[in-house]
Formats: sequence, structure tokens, C-alpha cells
Amino acid sequence: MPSSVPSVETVFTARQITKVYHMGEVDVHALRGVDLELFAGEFVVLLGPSGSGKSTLLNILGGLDVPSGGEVFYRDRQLTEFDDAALTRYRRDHVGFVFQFYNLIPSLTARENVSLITEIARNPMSPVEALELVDLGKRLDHFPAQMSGGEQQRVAIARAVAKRPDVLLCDEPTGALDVRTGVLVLEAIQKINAELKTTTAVITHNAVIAEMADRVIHLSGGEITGVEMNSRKRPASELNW
Ligand SMILES: Nc1ncnc2c1ncn2[C@@H]1O[C@H](COP(=O)(O)OP(=O)(O)OP(=O)(O)O)[C@@H](O)[C@H]1O
Repeated sequence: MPSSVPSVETVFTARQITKVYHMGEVDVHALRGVDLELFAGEFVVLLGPSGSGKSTLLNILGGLDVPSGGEVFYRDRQLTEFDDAALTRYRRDHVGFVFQFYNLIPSLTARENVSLITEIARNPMSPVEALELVDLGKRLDHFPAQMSGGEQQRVAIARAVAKRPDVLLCDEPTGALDVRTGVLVLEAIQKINAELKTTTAVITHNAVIAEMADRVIHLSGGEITGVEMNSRKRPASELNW
């Protein structure tokens, strides 16, 4: 155990994390010594160009991937010492994921897609409550094919937050959406962060989206190149790109 144990208000501490993918003869250095802290309840945007290491970093924090080197703490537990079973429990109990593509089950309604998670979670909200949170109370019995892309993404968000996760990790959540529907999705994420106090990290390469964050973490070439606080964070409803 290192000398400085992260405080309770620090949700993630990453120290010198590296990730190298071996592609035949070539080593791809996706992360080159990243130090990072994420704090309870904050809304962070990870901003950087394609290939800068954003998804790799988010996947490591969420226990979907493991670093090649360095240490990652989730609160006072060292994720980098977890075995596969412990990582699975960690993801199930504490992490909500939202991806660019919604990964809904086409043959299930919105309510049933969310139920898949609430049935196995420890202290979930009801599927109806989760869907109302993302303003889909009137789409409970719609199938994915009967909903717009933005609505489907909001079902995916309801599914991610219905178990009341400690952290919500979103990888390009508006990447497949036009501005109007993208803003509605960002409004849903912002509302969840504000009302449930879920620590939230959103990956984007769209600098406009960074304006809604408490803190913006810039990545380039597998390194953090800057961290800035937004003096005035903007409501998602004001964003345009
Ligand atoms: N499974 C993998 N195998 C090999 N190389 C990978 C793998 N995953 C990512 N990489 C490489 O690691 C680097 C960082 O990728 P990553 O997906 O983390 O970047 P990103 O900033 O999220 O990019 P994007 O915005 O395009 O999703 C890239 O050079 C990528 O090609």
C-alpha cells in the first residue's frame, strides 16, 4: 500500500499508467504514464483527438481493461490488483457504461432492456423511474426500432444508471447523433450527475461538449497535456455544434 491512501472524496487515482498493445512487430503505446484523479460527484470531460488514448483510459477506470504498468485505485481499493472475478463484481456494483452505439436488445422494449439490469442489481431504482429520469416515461413499451437514435441512447443511459452506480463512464455518447438529439442525451447525463451526484466522465473529441464539464482533461498522444476547470459550466441545452 503506498504512503498516501486516496481520501474518501477521491473516486479514482491513477498513477503512471501505461498501456502498450503489441501488434505483431509493432508496439502501440496507447497510454504513456498517465496520472489522474477523479473526485466524487464531479463532471469531467476527457477531450482529445482520435487515437489519443481516451477510450483506453476510460476502459481501465471502468475495469474493462487493465494497464500494462502503473496503479489505479477506485476509492481505497487497488483495481490493478483485482483478478477477473473481482473486476466483474466491481463493474457490476459500481460502474455504469454508455457507449457510442446503444447496444440495446432489439426484441425487448425500453422497460425490458432496463429490467435486464435492475433484476440483477443490489439496490436498483425501478425501470420506470430510470426511464422517467431520462424523460422517456412515455416510451416504456416501445422497441428500439420504434425510437430515434437519441431516444435509444437515453434508454441506454437509463439502463446504465438504474443500478445507482457510483460512476458513470460515457464513451462518445453523442458520436452517432445529430446536434438536436445529442443535446437531449447530454441534458440527460447532466441531470443524472446533478440529481444523483454520480461521478461522471464523458469522452469526446468535440470541444463544445467540454463546456458543460466541471473539469476538462486534455489527452494527446497517450498523455494528459492539460487539465482545466470551467469557471462557468454551461447547461447542455445551450450547446451547439
Ligand atoms: N485493442 C487494441 N489493439 C491494438 N491497438 C489498440 C487497441 N485499442 C486501442 N489501440 C490503439 O491505441 C491508441 C489509443 O486508442 P484509443 O481508442 O484509446 O484512443 P481514443 O482517443 O479513444 O480514439 P477514438 O476517439 O478514435 O476512439 C490508438 O493508436 C489505437 O489504435
